[in-house]
Amino acid sequence: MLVKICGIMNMEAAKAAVDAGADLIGFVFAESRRRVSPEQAAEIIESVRGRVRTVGVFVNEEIKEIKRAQSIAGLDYIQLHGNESGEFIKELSFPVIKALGIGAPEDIQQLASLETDYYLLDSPKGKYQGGNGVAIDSSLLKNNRLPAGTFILAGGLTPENVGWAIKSVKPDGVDVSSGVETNGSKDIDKIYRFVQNAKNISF
Ligand SMILES: O=C(O)c1ccccc1NCC(=O)[C@H](O)[C@H](O)COP(=O)(O)O
Repeated sequence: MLVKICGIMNMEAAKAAVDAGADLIGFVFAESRRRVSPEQAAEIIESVRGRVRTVGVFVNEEIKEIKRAQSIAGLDYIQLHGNESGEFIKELSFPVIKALGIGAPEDIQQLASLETDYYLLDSPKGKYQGGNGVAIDSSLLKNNRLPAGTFILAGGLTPENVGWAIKSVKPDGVDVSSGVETNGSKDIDKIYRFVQNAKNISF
C-alpha cells in the first residue's frame, strides 16, 4: 500500500513521515494555508533526500512555473489538483499524479480518460481545491475502471478510518493531510499511526 503524507511544511514532519515509512511526501504550491515556496520545499527535501519520493501540488498553474518549482525543489512527481487537461499533462512531460474531486460517477470517467501515472480521487467539497479533511462518498469508488496500480484514495482519511477505507474501497495508495494534523499543524504521533495502520492491513 502506497502512503502519501501531504501538506508538509517543516523538516520535523518530513522526517517523521519518512521514519514512519511513508512512500511519498507532498508540498503544496497552490492557494492554501499549507502553501510553501519552492525554496522552503528544497530545504526540507534536502533533509530527507533519497529516502522518500517527493510531490509538488499545483492547481491550474502555468507549465513554466511548475518546471521552475520542480527544478528548485527537486520534485519526483507533479500533482495536478485543478482542471488540467490531457494535453496539459502531455506537454508537462513529467511523472504526474492527477487529482480530481469526485462527486458523481461521471467524474471518475472524466478522470480515467486522462493518461497519467497515478489518479488521486479526493472529495470535491471544501474551501480549497484539496486538503479540506472532507471524506469522499466511498460508494462512488467501488468497481472503478482505473488501470491496475494507479488508484490513490484521499479525502478525510485519518489514522482511525484508513484501515476501514482500504478494506472497503481497495485503493493502491492512500493520501492524507488534515487527518494527521492537530490544531492545523502536522502531528508526529498521528503521522506514525496513519502510516502503520495503512501499511499493516491484512485482507
Ligand atoms: O492540502 C492542501 O492544502 C491543498 C490545497 C490545494 C490543493 C490541494 C491540496 N492538497 C492536496 C492533497 O493531496 C491532500 O492531501 C488531499 O486533498 C487530502 O486532504 P485531506 O482531506 O485534508 O486529508
